[in-house]
Amino acid sequence: MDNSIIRVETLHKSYVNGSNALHVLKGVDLDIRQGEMVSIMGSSGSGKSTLLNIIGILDNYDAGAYYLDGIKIEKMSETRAARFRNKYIGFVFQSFNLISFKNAMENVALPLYYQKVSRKKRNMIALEYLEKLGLREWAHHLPSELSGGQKQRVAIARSLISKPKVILADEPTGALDSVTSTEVMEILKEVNATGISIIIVTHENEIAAQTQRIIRLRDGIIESNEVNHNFSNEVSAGVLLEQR
Ligand SMILES: Nc1ncnc2c1ncn2[C@@H]1O[C@H](COP(=O)(O)OP(=O)(O)OP(=O)(O)O)[C@@H](O)[C@H]1O
Repeated sequence: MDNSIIRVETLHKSYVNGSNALHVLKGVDLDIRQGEMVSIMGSSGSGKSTLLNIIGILDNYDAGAYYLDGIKIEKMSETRAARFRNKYIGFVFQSFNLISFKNAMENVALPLYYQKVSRKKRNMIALEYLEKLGLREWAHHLPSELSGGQKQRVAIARSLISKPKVILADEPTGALDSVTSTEVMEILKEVNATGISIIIVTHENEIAAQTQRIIRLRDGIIESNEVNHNFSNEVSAGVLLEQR
């Protein structure tokens, strides 16, 4: 028994456009343990988002294998994929992906709507998560009334509400200034300290330097996979930790 939450074996993925096929992932092997905080780097077009989409069961692969918590993930119906995503995975995106006409509380509560939790209960739980993220007083504000950092905190609260085992973050600080980026990274480290695995796709060395392992993709294969001995997820606030 190992404690891999994500295991990817000789993964291949091509995009086919008419008679052209673009071979993007060319045999990727990756093993991420429960509780690890990992970054994936690589130049534009190296296949980072493609890999993250497959791990997030947002896309299929062509060959190889992917195991999520020991379960082989293969081509499946959208309903089944959604069930897996709901159970295991939280998503955080560069562009926040909040629904513009729903307030912060409703955005955070959304995953529970899909789990058929009553409105009253899901709003109550959403408020607890907003409280943990320091945003309780912003619960009834629309995304357009929030700063970039606040929007990303709402997105993180939304990603946490279904108690995922893994958070997939695609350039989570890409749209933020450096002070706000630091804040968001502190929160992600705090989330990681509760035992949730985090995979961050980033172009920024300073972001990758704050993760436990740095994986570099190049032309669809893993070029390097280094442990960062300076990694620490011990953060000062400890709000999320206290709640567990
Ligand atoms: N749905 C798609 N259909 C066709 N080609 C695609 C599709 N998605 C991605 N690609 C192509 O696959 C290659 C890898 O894209 P991917 O988005 O995985 O790279 P990336 O490393 O995440 O790049 P970036 O850092 O710019 O986001 C690129 O050449 C891209 O144009």
